[in-house]
Amino acid sequence: MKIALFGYGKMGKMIEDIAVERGHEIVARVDQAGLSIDYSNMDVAIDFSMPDAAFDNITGCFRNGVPVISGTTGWLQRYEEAVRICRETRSGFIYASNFSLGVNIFFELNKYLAGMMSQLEEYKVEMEEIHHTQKLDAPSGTAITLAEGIIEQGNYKEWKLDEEGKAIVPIYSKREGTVPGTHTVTYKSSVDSLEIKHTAHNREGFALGAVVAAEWIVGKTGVYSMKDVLNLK
Ligand SMILES: NC(=O)C1=CN([C@@H]2O[C@H](COP(=O)(O)OP(=O)(O)OC[C@H]3O[C@@H](n4cnc5c(N)ncnc54)[C@H](OP(=O)(O)O)[C@@H]3O)[C@@H](O)[C@H]2O)C=CC1
Ligand SMILES: O=C(O)C1=N[C@H](C(=O)O)C[C@H](O)C1
Repeated sequence: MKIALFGYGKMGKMIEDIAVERGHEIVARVDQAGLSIDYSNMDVAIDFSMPDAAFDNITGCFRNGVPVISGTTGWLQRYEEAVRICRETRSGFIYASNFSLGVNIFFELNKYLAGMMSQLEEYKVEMEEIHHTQKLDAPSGTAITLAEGIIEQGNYKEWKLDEEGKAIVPIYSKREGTVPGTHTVTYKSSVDSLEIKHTAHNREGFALGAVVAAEWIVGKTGVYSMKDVLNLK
């Protein structure tokens, strides 16, 4: 498979290593806006760039018939617009705030737990995410997906950064050293706490998930999720 990398930083480089190990070829490395890009030779694009670059990278690929896997976070205010352009151009698209197998299982566990806890008024939820100090966005995309999974169970209306309230899922973001990504969801009552946690030990799980998603999307049109790729029920 011929893969184009949009974003050639920490993730782009790790994706390159894993893609090459799996027998793929990297045909483009795009790391700034405004470059002249030859889309004719790409089977699929993988975008791990920057919040203000992702939308143009993704939709540029759609308009040139290239399906996209995007893991860039912090650009989702334009997600629906990207989806519309994907459908209009009959392209293929997967966005995931987190491509690792472990976190995608954690997303499902979180929803299941939130469903049970929604019956118990004595517990109040809160979340914490810890990442490296170079991270541009807060809260993390993963924390937002987790919060949305809790909100869809009905007891909470919105998430907020560093803010508590009856119908609010508070998210506390910490930036420390080189931490690849740690997410904790905690339910507290006056008598105990119940906690689920995912700790990434490095970035390999994210990169492998993105390459597996790229292998999966080639030849398909439409908008999918990692749940489809991993066939999680
Ligand atoms: N979904 C997931 O599983 C994961 C998502 N992420 C997300 O992926 C993104 C990238 O993370 P990471 O690799 O750690 O970040 P880095 O900062 O290491 O890499 C981002 C790269 O994008 C480059 N860039 C700048 N402008 C553009 C542009 N217009 N088009 C393409 N590339 C550009 C930067 O170049 P320069 O430095 O020269 O500006 C940099 O090399 C982040 O949004 C992060 O949150 C990260 C890990 C997992
Ligand atoms: O910026 C990162 O590093 C990461 N970003 C993603 C996020 O915002 O959730 C995924 C992972 O946690 C690493």
